[in-house]
Parts: sequence; structure tokens; C-alpha cells
Amino acid sequence: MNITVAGTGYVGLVTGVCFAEAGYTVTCFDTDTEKINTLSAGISTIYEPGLEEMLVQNMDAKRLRFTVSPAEAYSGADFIFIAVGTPEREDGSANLDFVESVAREIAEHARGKTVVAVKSTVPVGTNRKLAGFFNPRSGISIVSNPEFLREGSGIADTFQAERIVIGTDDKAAGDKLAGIYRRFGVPILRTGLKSAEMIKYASNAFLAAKISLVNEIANFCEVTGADIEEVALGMGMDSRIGSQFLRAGIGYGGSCFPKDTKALVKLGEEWGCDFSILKSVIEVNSRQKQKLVNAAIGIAGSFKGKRAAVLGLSFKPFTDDIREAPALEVIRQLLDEGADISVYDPAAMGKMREIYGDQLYYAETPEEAVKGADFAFVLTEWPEITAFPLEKYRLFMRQPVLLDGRNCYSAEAAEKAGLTYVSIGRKAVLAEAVAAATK
Ligand SMILES: NC(=O)C1=CN([C@@H]2O[C@H](COP(=O)(O)OP(=O)(O)OC[C@H]3O[C@@H](n4cnc5c(N)ncnc54)[C@H](O)[C@@H]3O)[C@@H](O)[C@H]2O)C=CC1
Ligand SMILES: O=C(O)[C@H]1O[C@H](OP(=O)(O)OP(=O)(O)OC[C@H]2O[C@@H](n3ccc(=O)[nH]c3=O)[C@H](O)[C@@H]2O)[C@H](O)[C@@H](O)[C@@H]1O
Repeated sequence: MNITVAGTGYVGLVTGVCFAEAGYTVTCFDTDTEKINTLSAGISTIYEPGLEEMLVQNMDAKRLRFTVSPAEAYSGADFIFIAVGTPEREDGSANLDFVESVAREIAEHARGKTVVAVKSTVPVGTNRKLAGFFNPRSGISIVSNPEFLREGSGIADTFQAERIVIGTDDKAAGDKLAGIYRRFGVPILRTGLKSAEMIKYASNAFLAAKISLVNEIANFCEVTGADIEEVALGMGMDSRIGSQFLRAGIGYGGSCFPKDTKALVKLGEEWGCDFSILKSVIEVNSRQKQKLVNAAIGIAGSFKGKRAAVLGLSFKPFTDDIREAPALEVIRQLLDEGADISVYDPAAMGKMREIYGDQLYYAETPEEAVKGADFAFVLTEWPEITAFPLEKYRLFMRQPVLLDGRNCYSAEAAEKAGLTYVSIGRKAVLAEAVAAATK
């Protein structure tokens, strides 16, 4: 059984390595020669706990290889997973150029009966369009197989997936794909092609909405004196609500929630449907990302001549991905305000340096980052950051103002440590500061 994965980004690489780990022979194909050279040398191109070890073991066992040749990748494949990017276009819609170019190459090179499973997130109707790239007599069938893994826990999310969705109008192709997933022992849901495409967007939209709703409730807690941690705990005990994704914070980021919510709004427009809830979800998230800098301005008046430390750059812990990370918005605002900025992140410093170069100071430890700072922003709840003692902020900072965008610390402990502490949904100080800044 030969499996090919097109695209060695996050999804493609995790998929390829996990299918090899499950015992299949896997070829990963990418047009990016540098990436393929790095991977062929046994080096992971993404930061994902446990992935590199698994990559090397499966390469050594001759179950996993990498290529830049489409002929080599597609000609002998029984299954081809498409996992290339579907980035946001300027108007918010999904860019399908990469997916279409893979379909064209498969049509050119694939021989015999091949099941093409589309993991890339694509608008409803795309897979039917992609089927049009293949000659009906070629034996190539298309199945929608959306991906639900999260960065930072991609391996566990694959082997212990809560569901695998297989959407197709071709029952035999769906049966074949379900067959290769059987080794994973996870629940499989069979649907039509369009429903599978919608399940992906609807799931991400729902999760993003949950976060924006909890963030709005957190903002209201600040005004009324309620505590979002207690409120979320109480809400989450209701199994109809569920306790996950109720963490209030500085807003959601990442390569998917921001782009997929916008793509769904755009898709709705194309079909004459107004996603008004989703528009608010996006708007609330965008305001949430600006909240802490506004609070700091409320406290300081101005950032001129002030130093700000930013702890946590990736959009969530256990990844080096900074796509749409709240840190990007916070740093943009701080630069506009004329602040001196030092940053620290256990994994994402290289990617930040690619964007900001010498506009920022890159510290090697949280301690070094906060030294001499007037403000410290905590934007990602990395263990290295949450374990950084409150006393050290007081000890090393010039003016110990801590703005905690992930509610990593106890407000009581922070005050006891002598800090001016601002967090999300827990203390009136934030609402007052924001009101002062926006007067
Ligand atoms: N990043 C994530 O955690 C998740 C992403 N998704 C979806 O999966 C898809 C892929 O996402 P990422 O892995 O983040 O993408 P990515 O942008 O990190 O990687 C895409 C890869 O495809 C390669 N590529 C482009 N054109 C190609 C071609 N013609 N042939 C072969 N390779 C080609 C690029 O060189 C790149 O390495 C997107 O649709 C995304 O929405 C779904 C679930 C989770
Ligand atoms: O389509 C995708 O790419 C993926 O998007 C998300 O996964 P991911 O973006 O890796 O990370 P999440 O853990 O969902 O976090 C996304 C953002 O929401 C934020 N978040 C999450 C949970 C929460 O309670 N509060 C909160 O602010 C995180 O800090 C992060 O910025 C989904 O969880 C995956 O199921 C999906 O496959």
C-alpha cells in the first residue's frame, strides 16, 4: 500500500509521519526543495513535540521518504493526501491555487486506481470542482477528509482523533480510505462530499465563536467585578457547554481560526447568506488583541522612552508558529507608540527575527527580557513563562506593570508581590485603564 502526501507543511508532515508510524510506506512530496532537503536529512521543519524522533525512526525503517519529483510521488500511489495550504486572499476568501495545482499534477502523473483524499481546508463545492481535473476513466476518485489536529499536539490528535470525517459520493473510494484508517482505531464518520467540507469550517467557526463569546463575557466581568475564571468554571460544569475552549485571553490566533472564519463569511456572501454572528466573532477577536496595549497606555500615558517586554510570541504554546499570533498585533501597537521592545519565546524567536530584524531585542531568558522594562506583556502560556516567578518581575523591572494576556498568574499573588497586575476578566483595573486610554 503506497501513500503519498502532497505538501509537507504542518498537516502534511504530521500526516506522513503518522501513517508511516502506523506501518504504511509513505512518500512526502513538496515543491519547496529546501524543505525536502532538510527533511531528507532527518530534520523536522516544524516544531512539534515528538515528531522529529518519529520522523527519523520511520526513515531508518525505510517507511518514509521525501521527494520533489511529482512523477515519483504520484505515479505509484494508491492513496494521495492533499495537504497544501489554502491561505487567505486579500478579500478574505480561500486561495485554492495550490490545491488546484496539485490536482493538475496528479492528473498528469497518477496511474491506476488512486484515491485522492483532500485534507486541506476548502470551501464547500471545491472537491467536486477538483474531481473535474481527472478524466472519469482514469480511476482517480476524490474524497474530502478534513483535518482537525491542533498544532503542538498533532501526533496525539492523529492517533487519538475524536473523529475522522470521510466525505464522498463514491462509496468504494470512501470504503478504501476508511480501510487504511482502521489501524488508528478511531471513530470514522461517513458523509457526503459537501457535508464533510462544511464540518471543517463549521467546527473552526464554532470554536472561534466560543472563544470570542467567553472573551466578551470576560470584558463584562471586569466592569461588573465578577471573575471570569469562576464564571468559566461554572459554565463548563454544564456538559452541554463543555469545559474546553472557555479560556479567556488576548484573542485567538494561528493559521486557521482567523483565516477560516473570514473565508466562511466570504463564502456566505457568495451564496447570499449573511454570517452575522461570525462577523462579530472576528470583530471581537480583533479588539481583544489590542486590549492590553490600550490598558498600558491608560496606565502610562505614553510609551515614549519606555521599555516593554513581550513574553510569548507563538500563537499558542508548543509551536513556533506565529501566524496571526496576538504578539504580532501587540508588537505593532508598541512600535507605533515608540516603545523599546525586548522579546522572549522558547521556540518562535527565529520566525519573529525574520519579520522584525533589529527592531526588537531578542532575549535568551524571560529574566533578560524583563530587565529594566516598565511593562511586561505575557502573551503565550509556555511553561517556561508561567513558571517565571512573580518576584522576579518586581526585582528586575523598572516599573513592575505586568499585563497578563493568558491569566497565567493569580491576581492576588501578583498584588502581594508588589506588581501592578492587569489580566483578562478578573480585575476592574483593566476596564479603568482601557477607559482612560480611549477617552
Ligand atoms: N496548521 C494546522 O494546524 C492545520 C491546517 N489545516 C489545513 O491544512 C492545510 C495545510 O495547512 P498547513 O500544513 O498549515 O500549510 P503550510 O502552509 O504550513 O504548508 C503547505 C505546504 O504545501 C507546499 N506546497 C505548495 N504547493 C505545492 C504543490 N503544488 N505540491 C506540493 N506541495 C506544495 C508548500 O511548499 C508548503 O510546504 C490548510 O488548508 C489548512 O487550513 C487543517 C487543520 C490543522
Ligand atoms: O484548522 C486548524 O488549523 C486547527 O485549528 C485549531 O487548532 P490550532 O489553531 O492548532 O490551536 P488551538 O488550540 O485551537 O488554539 C487556537 C487559538 O485559540 C486560542 N484559545 C484556545 C482555547 C481557549 O480556550 N482560548 C483561546 O484563546 C489559543 O491561544 C490559540 O491562539 C483547532 O483546534 C483544530 O481542531 C483545527 O484542526
